[in-house]
Amino acid sequence: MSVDVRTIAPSELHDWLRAMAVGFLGQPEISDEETERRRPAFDLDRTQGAFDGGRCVATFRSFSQELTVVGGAAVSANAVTNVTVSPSHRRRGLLSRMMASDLAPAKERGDTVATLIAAEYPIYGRFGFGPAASTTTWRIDVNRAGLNTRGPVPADGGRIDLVDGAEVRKEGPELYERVRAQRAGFVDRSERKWESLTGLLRFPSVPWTEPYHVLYRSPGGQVDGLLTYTADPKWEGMYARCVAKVSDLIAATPEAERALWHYVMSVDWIQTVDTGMRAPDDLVPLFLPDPRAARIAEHTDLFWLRLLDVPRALEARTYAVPGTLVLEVVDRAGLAGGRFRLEASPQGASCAPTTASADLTLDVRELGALYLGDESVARQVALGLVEEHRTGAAELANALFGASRRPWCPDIF
Ligand SMILES: CC(=O)SCCNC(=O)CCNC(=O)[C@H](O)C(C)(C)COP(=O)(O)OP(=O)(O)OC[C@H]1O[C@@H](n2cnc3c(N)ncnc32)[C@H](O)[C@@H]1OP(=O)(O)O
Repeated sequence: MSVDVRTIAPSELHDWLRAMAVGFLGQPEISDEETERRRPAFDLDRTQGAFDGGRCVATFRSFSQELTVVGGAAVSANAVTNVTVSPSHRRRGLLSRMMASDLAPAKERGDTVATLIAAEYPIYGRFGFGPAASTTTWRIDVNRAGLNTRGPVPADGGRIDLVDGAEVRKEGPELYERVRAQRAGFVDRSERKWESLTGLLRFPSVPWTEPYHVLYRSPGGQVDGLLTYTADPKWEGMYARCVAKVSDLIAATPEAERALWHYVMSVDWIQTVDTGMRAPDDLVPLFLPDPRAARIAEHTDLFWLRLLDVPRALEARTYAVPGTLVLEVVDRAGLAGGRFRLEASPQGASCAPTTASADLTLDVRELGALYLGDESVARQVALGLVEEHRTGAAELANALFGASRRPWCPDIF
């Protein structure tokens, strides 16, 4: 019997959620209450399932997202999520079918890029996605850091307040909007996201630990930073070995960032701070008198991006230097390929199809990896992933696509 891939009806959401739980090795018993709590997040026109004899065996959905690009503008993204194929039906092309059925309408809608958080590296390159922003987690030995924990925190005249979830939902969104315009890779946060970060929106199948929330206010009284962490109260006899795990730290200024890191490292009994997944160029190690106290626990690709509209994407971002490049973009899915002339400058860029000879040839996947400034064209050329037709073109592309700070997506979606 053939497997039917299609969008789901409202009555099929419960079975679809069960199938997703199976694919993610989760708890497959989903209550009706959970189904109804999850329902508002779903656009059923963009929610696909694969059905074999009436049983849902694969899941896939997308939603509209805004992605900040280099220079601070936001582009429309087709965010892909909840991708699973039941173990009984893997490697039969179900993901490939669902991906094709999702990306074609996204292109038609006019989305500039598609985005996702990749569970595993080898899955998405074949669909034209490239690893566009990575993440680093540090474990900080607080005793070694050399901070003066007896001084006032923060030291700059600002103030720190422990607050509840309601206050985070009130103050967090405006702060986040300011922060997301500052860094390529940030995506918009919905009201539901804030509700779920603060525990107002919970699901029976997902365990919840109430975290501590902290706001930093500048000396002028502006909320410039938010920290969320949990504490693991470990003791060895009478020796505290407690660990603070940061799940969110966003800051609009370096002063707020420094104050919040210093705060969490000054909490009595906390011996270790697990930073959670941060930008790879995060300032946190350098806020410490001894940066070696912050050891990298993990560094990994996380946020993947696929261009759907090359001219619109390349015109949306800024470039550090002026320059002109002709790019031959290969896209075997037939969505975004072609030859394009990019005329870039710090003031803005234009990009349009051209018949001029190409300076560089690259797959749309490699352009996805370059787009937010986290990959080097020189590396791609060395790996044989980019072909250089004019001497100096790769160097120019490096200078053009590079960014002053590395991109970072703080959210899992
Ligand atoms: C955005 C997110 O939601 S990320 C979460 C992704 N989901 C998971 O990791 C959950 C567990 N895994 C799964 O559910 C499935 O294995 C999936 C969704 C990753 C893949 O689904 P499938 O239907 O098996 O993929 P499909 O058959 O279309 O594979 C297409 C190609 O990708 C390859 N491929 C797919 N998944 C993987 C993988 N995890 N590792 C290596 N290769 C893979 C296949 O071998 C196949 O290659 P081929 O064309 O050369 O034969």
